[in-house]
Amino acid sequence: MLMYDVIVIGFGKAGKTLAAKLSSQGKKVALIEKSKSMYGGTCINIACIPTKTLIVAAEKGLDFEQAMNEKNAVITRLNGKNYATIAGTGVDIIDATARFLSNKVIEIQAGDEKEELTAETIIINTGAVPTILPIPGLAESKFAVDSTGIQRLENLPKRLGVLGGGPIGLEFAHLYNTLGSQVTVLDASETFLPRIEPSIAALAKSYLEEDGIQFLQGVHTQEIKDDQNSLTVVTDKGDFEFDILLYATGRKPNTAGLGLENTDIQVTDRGAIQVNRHLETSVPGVFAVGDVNGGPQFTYMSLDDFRIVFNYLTGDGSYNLETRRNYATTLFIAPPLAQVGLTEQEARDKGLPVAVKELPVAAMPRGHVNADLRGAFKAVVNPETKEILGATLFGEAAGELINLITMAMDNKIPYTYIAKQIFTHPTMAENLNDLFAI
Ligand SMILES: Cc1cc2nc3c(=O)[nH]c(=O)nc-3n(C[C@H](O)[C@H](O)[C@H](O)COP(=O)(O)OP(=O)(O)OC[C@H]3O[C@@H](n4cnc5c(N)ncnc54)[C@H](O)[C@@H]3O)c2cc1C
Ligand SMILES: NC(=O)c1ccc[n+]([C@@H]2O[C@H](COP(=O)([O-])OP(=O)(O)OC[C@H]3O[C@@H](n4cnc5c(N)ncnc54)[C@H](O)[C@@H]3O)[C@@H](O)[C@H]2O)c1
Repeated sequence: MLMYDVIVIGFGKAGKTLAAKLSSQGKKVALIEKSKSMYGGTCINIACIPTKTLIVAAEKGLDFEQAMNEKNAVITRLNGKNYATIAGTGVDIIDATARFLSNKVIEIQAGDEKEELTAETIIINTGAVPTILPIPGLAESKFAVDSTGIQRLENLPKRLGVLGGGPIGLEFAHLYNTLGSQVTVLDASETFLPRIEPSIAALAKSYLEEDGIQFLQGVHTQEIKDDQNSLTVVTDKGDFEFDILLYATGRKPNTAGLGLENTDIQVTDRGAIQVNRHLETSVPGVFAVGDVNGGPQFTYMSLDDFRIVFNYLTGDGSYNLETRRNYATTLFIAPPLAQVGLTEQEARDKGLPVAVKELPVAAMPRGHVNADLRGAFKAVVNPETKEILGATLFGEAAGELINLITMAMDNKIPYTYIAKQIFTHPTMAENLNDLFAI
């Protein structure tokens, strides 16, 4: 049995950061990753980085093949860099699949070879996998792909169907529409982007439609039927024929094959590994970080999970899920759509005093400089305490600017300060003066 101080299962954001930090503090650390093509984790290889590289390439006017080549070059570079950086801190990177034999014993398997490892501290960072809904014909279809499959297509589909109107569905809809596919989004939700400010969600939908994407909301898919070179999606709103169908109906914590049944680690009703506020599982010394613990599925939340576990293992545990503050989201369509905190309705539902302001990008000097007048910013504030309750930014640079607002919210900077802050000109940021002049 190989003895370690710390074993990390999975090369995700939290796991690799913990591995590197603890190793550089003198701990003997093993990081087990089942696939060399996943060094650096999901984000680097099959998620955030390749998808945003593809979107930027398509928006620059590159064609399908050029965009794919650009994406492949970026992931090859970052995959290698991730391996070298983590290995350089002294972590033993083990190419194998891990599973628990008991609370603190891990079996690793590579081909026919098996070995056992043990450590007092074990970090589970195995991510999430696409949900395959039990729609007859979906799992068997030759033309239905998930978010990884659609990044590996060899040809641009003429007609792309997208099942699901969440971030994965919408970002790929925008990408493939920009590359030249005819895109149709079939979303089960009656409401487009139900968690976004309704006025801004409506604007976003109208732009995507102007760009040529077709949307059907409240669709119930009954069956997928493969034809010779295409597939038909049978729904309660009619039949749709596509060359390729992307299914993007959510991602579930990846616990299959981990051998949790051999341990006392508890799993929630929704299949996530149950954790306390320090992200420790029901087995002391075993932690679950990133998508596998059922928290918000973003790379930056996995990084924040690292901060929580690191603070618990090496500090006083004062930073934990209960002291975590605000986090924003950005949907990478054109223009990008970013949100933090509460929407107007959510703030009213909480019974808070509410004042709001909405500012169109057409009223922003930088919008004219950019020759892109699409979008609007909306702020929700408490006029009594002067706190910012939430903001939705839809426009160029929204994904950057939202982080300023998160910083203000975390530090309780009153919106009246931002209304008078000195900003550089002409920038998108300067419009926060007007936005917060409420
Ligand atoms: C298409 C797409 C686009 C996205 N875009 C964004 C975005 O723009 N911004 C953002 O913040 N988030 C985005 N996300 C979400 C983000 O990718 C995830 O939240 C994040 O990568 C989760 O990281 P993690 O730390 O949970 O682990 P992961 O990075 O998922 O790592 C888990 C690792 O564990 C390995 N593994 C699994 N089981 C085993 C085992 N038994 N033994 C050994 N190794 C194992 C896997 O191979 C994998 O490398 C996107 C997701 C997708 C799918
Ligand atoms: N820019 C980003 O930060 C980014 C980008 C991509 C993914 N992500 C992360 O990945 C997660 C997973 O993304 P996702 O889009 O797969 O999941 P999601 O859960 O966010 O959205 C799923 C969508 O599928 C729809 N749906 C459910 N069942 C359906 C059915 N039977 N037919 C048609 N539609 C159906 C839902 O209405 C919803 O619109 C996100 O929640 C996010 O955390 C983040």
